[in-house]
Parts: sequence; structure tokens; C-alpha cells
Amino acid sequence: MRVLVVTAVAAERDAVVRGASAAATGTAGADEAPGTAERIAEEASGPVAEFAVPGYVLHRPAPAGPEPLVIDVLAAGVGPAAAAAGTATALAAAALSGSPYGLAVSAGIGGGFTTPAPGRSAAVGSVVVSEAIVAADLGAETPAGFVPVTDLGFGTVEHRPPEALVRAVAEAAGAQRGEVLTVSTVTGSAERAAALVAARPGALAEAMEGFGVAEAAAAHGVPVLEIRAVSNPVGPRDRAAWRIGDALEALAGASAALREALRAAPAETWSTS
Ligand SMILES: O=C(O)c1cccc(C(=O)CC[C@H]2O[C@@H](n3cnc4c(=O)[nH]cnc43)[C@H](O)[C@@H]2O)c1
Repeated sequence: MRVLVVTAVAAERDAVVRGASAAATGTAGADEAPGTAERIAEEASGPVAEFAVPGYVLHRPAPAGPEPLVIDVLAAGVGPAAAAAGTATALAAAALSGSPYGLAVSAGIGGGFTTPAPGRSAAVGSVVVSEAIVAADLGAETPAGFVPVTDLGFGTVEHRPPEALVRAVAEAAGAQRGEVLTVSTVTGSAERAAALVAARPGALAEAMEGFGVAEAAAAHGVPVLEIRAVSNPVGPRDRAAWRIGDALEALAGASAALREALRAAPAETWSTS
């Protein structure tokens, strides 16, 4: 199976590549390439092939031996629109080449909610795997408060990854399962954080790309997953509290776990869940 992992920035992409390369022994770009690798770079984690699709470059860590699992990683930019554009381009290029992706994953750092239901809190450095990918601010302000687009009669605000895959990846990564909210504006107050949790009590993390990846995946009929490593608490702005290095390490670990979970649980076991 071919898996597309979409991050926002290069630092996240490199963390995913590092993690997904951890068990690698093969030769990057050896099989199922949509074309010829334009470049094979020798990174600290092993060989990484780079493939161009229109407007973007995909990074592919070496497959672990002869297994049929190929993971391509794309840094598509910050925010849901950039994520959707990059994801749709990569999915379309793969489909047109005759080797479509079987799974799209939104991966990166994110904010962790520390005020959900008792016993459910996403601490800095921990990992959250999405049970639902939710567009938290897609709707309209009304005198009665925020109304999601679905209540206005169109669109969608939620995509649900395959349950069995969520369980397998969360278990392999030692991660919590919960809703991951997609926002276009980073939450900066305790009041806004509380309002988001009141609207979505299952929320454990927020980030800015998951829903864009999910919309593109849905358009192509491809299952989707989101993995967030928590770099900061959601709430009042405090740059000193950010732990980006720790979150990138956690993201690399979760990416290794993703690869192992996909090797242990092939698509037939989770694609209909
Ligand atoms: O300047 C700030 O106060 C600030 C606070 C949180 C995040 C940012 C970003 O510009 C990061 C955007 C980038 O990272 C992901 N991310 C990380 N933490 C969060 C968060 O708490 N809420 C939303 N997104 C977050 C996001 O997916 C982007 O890719 C600035």
C-alpha cells in the first residue's frame, strides 16, 4: 500500500521521514515510484528519495526491505487551504500514474487541550490520534452564537478515520484517541479554549491542517487519519511554554509506530471499520 503523509512545514516532514525510516534497510525509491526519483539524498536516517509532483516535492524514506508499504511525505504549508491543495495534488498525481494512495495522514505538531472531561488531557510531548477530524470554526456567527455550516444546510464539518486503524496506531504509538479540531486561527484565550471544548467535548488537540487533508482525501475516496504531537497547551498565548523540539521527537516516534501498525495491520483489516 502507498501512504501519503502531509505535514505543514519541513521540520515536521523531516521528523516523519526520520521516524518512518527507523527500521528501514531497503533502497529509497526502489519500488512503486510514480516516476523516476529526481534525487536520492543520504540523510542521517538513511536514504530518502525525492519525487516531484506539480508544485510540490514528496520525500520517501527507504522501505524496510521488500515490504509493499511505501510512505511519501509532503510539506504542503500551514492552514487547511494549503493542506487541501497539496493533498489533492499528490493524490491526483498518484491516481493518474496508476498507483493511487490507500491512506492519507495529516501529521504534525499541535495544541493540546488541558480542560476536557476529567482524566482526559493532552499534555505537551504526548501524541493524539484522531477519532474525528473536525472543522471547528467553519460556519457562521449568529445572535445565538456559532452555527456550523452543516446547520446552515450545506457542507460537512467532520471526517471519521477508520476505527480499527485509529486503535492500532494509537496503541502502537502509546497515544490517546480523541477528536482533533482544525482551526484557521490559533486559539489564544482560556475562554475560546473552553468554548471549543463545550462545542466538542471529545476534543483533545487542535491544529490547522487536518480538515484540509481530510476534505481532499474524501474527494478521492481515500481513508484519512490525523496524528498530532502536542507542542503547547491550547489557551492563553505563551511562547515560552512551547516545546517544539520535544513535539518533533514525539512526532518521529509516532511515525515509526504508524509504519509498524500499517505493517502489522494491512488495509484489509481496517479499511471497512
Ligand atoms: O504565535 C502564537 O501564539 C502561536 C501559537 C500556536 C501556534 C502558532 C503557529 O503559528 C503554529 C502553526 C502550526 O503549528 C500547528 N500548531 C501548533 N500548535 C497549535 C495550536 O495550539 N493551535 C493550532 N495549531 C497549532 C498548526 O497545525 C500549524 O501548522 C502560533
